Amino acid sequence: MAARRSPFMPTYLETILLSLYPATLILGSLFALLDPVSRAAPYNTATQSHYANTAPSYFAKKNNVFNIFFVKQGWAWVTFSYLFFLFTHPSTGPVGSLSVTPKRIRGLLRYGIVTLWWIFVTQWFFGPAIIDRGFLLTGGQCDLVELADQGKVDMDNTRQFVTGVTCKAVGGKWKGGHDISGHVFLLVLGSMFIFEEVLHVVSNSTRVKEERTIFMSDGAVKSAEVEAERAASESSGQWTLGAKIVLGVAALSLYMLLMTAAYFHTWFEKLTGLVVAFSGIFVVYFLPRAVPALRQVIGLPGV
Ligand SMILES: CCCCCCCCCCCCCCCC(=O)SCCNC(=O)CCNC(=O)[C@H](O)C(C)(C)COP(=O)(O)OP(=O)(O)OC[C@H]1O[C@@H](n2cnc3c(N)ncnc32)[C@H](O)[C@@H]1OP(=O)(O)O
Repeated sequence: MAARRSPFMPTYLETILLSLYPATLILGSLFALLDPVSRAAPYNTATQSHYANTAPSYFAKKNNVFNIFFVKQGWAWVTFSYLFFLFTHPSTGPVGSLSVTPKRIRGLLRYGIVTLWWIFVTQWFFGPAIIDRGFLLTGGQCDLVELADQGKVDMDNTRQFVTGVTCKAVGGKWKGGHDISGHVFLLVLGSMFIFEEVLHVVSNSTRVKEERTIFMSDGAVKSAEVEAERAASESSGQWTLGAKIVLGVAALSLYMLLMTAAYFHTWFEKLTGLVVAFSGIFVVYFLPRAVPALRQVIGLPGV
């Protein structure tokens, strides 16, 4: 009998998904390099974006509606669509009832950890968020020179603006350091979280049989199915409205990732956004396959 795959290794569908992200970033970045319209449009290297009045596409403008109502509120979209999926899918509990089953609790815990990672990286991390701390640690700061020249602000106050948001709010320029792409981070984390949660619906409703492997407490490697309840795996493949909506949110995230890759940020900013997002996904969806104690608390989707 062939040896089982290591629990740390992605399944077939996961491999496709994981490669989709770097492929999207490369495709978008190559488009920016090769598209004559984008090349001809002036680019502001300080803000890593095109100027609104000469932007090469609607999606190259910061105020496009998809950016303002979707990405800038991205976690709210992920939250509501996931909760709707979790509380209406038959594999997690009775349909049409908001009863809190062990599977729903474990789904909420996985969502909670991924959300905590989003909060730490983009909103707050015992003070400034990780993105802002990284920016300051790599030599960045809030540049208030122009405002100081106009006598509107005292340059000695520079250090008090320790987040990109507060700096931009007073009219300063957030420059000099490495700015992990918040858009890439959010779009990858949110959509990969959704795909990991819904993958069992896809694999149980099609012929693509996915085998996630896990380490048992005695060290043996087995299929995750050994811990699944039979009734649950049968209902797992149902395409509910919640499953379609949540996948729609993930699909739009992928499209916005492509637009972000084409019109914003440096290669390195995109790469760090991707790596930081993947690290959160690894802890919630891959580590539990190898650590039975963690698996007992947060579970595996669909099991
Ligand atoms: C066991 C454990 C239990 C744990 C238990 C605890 C659990 C704890 C649960 C609590 C429960 C909470 C529940 C949450 C409930 C909600 O869901 S509230 C959520 C509502 N809020 C959100 O969703 C906010 C989401 N947004 C964000 O996080 C940030 O805005 C983002 C998306 C990361 C982006 O940040 P950003 O500053 O725009 O950064 P970046 O990508 O670097 O972009 C730089 C510039 O390029 C522009 N740009 C980049 N790409 C693009 C593009 N594609 N198009 C246009 N412009 C672009 C940006 O607009 C930006 O321009 P400026 O605005 O600075 O001028």
